Amino acid sequence: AAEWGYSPTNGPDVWARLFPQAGGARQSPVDICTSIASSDSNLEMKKLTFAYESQSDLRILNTGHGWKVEAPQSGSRLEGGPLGEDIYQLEQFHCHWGETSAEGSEHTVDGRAYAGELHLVHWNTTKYQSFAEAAQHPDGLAVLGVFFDVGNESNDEIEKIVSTLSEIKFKGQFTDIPDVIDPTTFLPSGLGYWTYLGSLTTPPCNECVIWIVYKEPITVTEEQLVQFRCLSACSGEAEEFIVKNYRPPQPLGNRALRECNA
Ligand SMILES: CN[C@@H]1CN(c2cccc(OC)c2)S(=O)(=O)c2sc(S(N)(=O)=O)cc21
Ligand SMILES: [Zn+2]
Repeated sequence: AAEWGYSPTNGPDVWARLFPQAGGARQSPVDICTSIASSDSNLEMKKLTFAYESQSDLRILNTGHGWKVEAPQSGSRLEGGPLGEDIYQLEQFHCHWGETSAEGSEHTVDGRAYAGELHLVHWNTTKYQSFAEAAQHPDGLAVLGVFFDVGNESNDEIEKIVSTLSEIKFKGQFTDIPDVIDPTTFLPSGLGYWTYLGSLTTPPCNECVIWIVYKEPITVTEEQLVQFRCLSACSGEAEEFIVKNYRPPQPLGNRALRECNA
């Protein structure tokens, strides 16, 4: 099948031709309209809790659509909040960015885009036997979204990612991150979030994701984002830089958008 991407000929506007789910009624991302977010009291009751391990030698790869760190963590647990009684386990994390820092996030807040967005992808190990199986069910995945704001302090954890990007310049290349990575350090200090039922934001756009988007952004530097944009979407010498890899907001429709101010 023709390779999907983010250009006018293979981007979000034409994904539904190749991937029918992309035209569904519970697609992601969405614009988070803060005035309609209902602060759902029982979300406060069932506090969202997470426990991650620190891991070294995690594999990072250039997928052609960005970088992705494979972090299958059988010891990790994400539970509570909107996740009912099920336990979700970290599988991978990656991020989305734009050509300039004026754009780049997938979710927007009252129409405002951030400079990028980190996604920590988890799957429901209570109900399903594998990630691939979980991705076929409406409650199969839980993705934590964290916005990037551009500031003067570089983010040390992101720097561990940036320092490997020169080794995975081309699509298909991968390397191991020598540093110890603790996914907890990617999370903001304020743990308030919005949550709604949505989808993968890339093809095949499966409608299998419980989204949890943190309200507070983390800070990265312009230089760190510049390094992301130096990744190549091609495997060969041709240089087509991955300068943008975000899907624009999709209709929320009649979905509930709930918030929890932790
Ligand atoms: C290409 N899609 C990414 C990789 N994955 C993938 C790859 C192959 C098949 C597949 O079918 C389910 C999923 S994934 O499920 O880890 C995710 S999650 C996600 S996001 N932006 O919504 O957080 C993007 C991708
Ligand atoms: Zn993503």
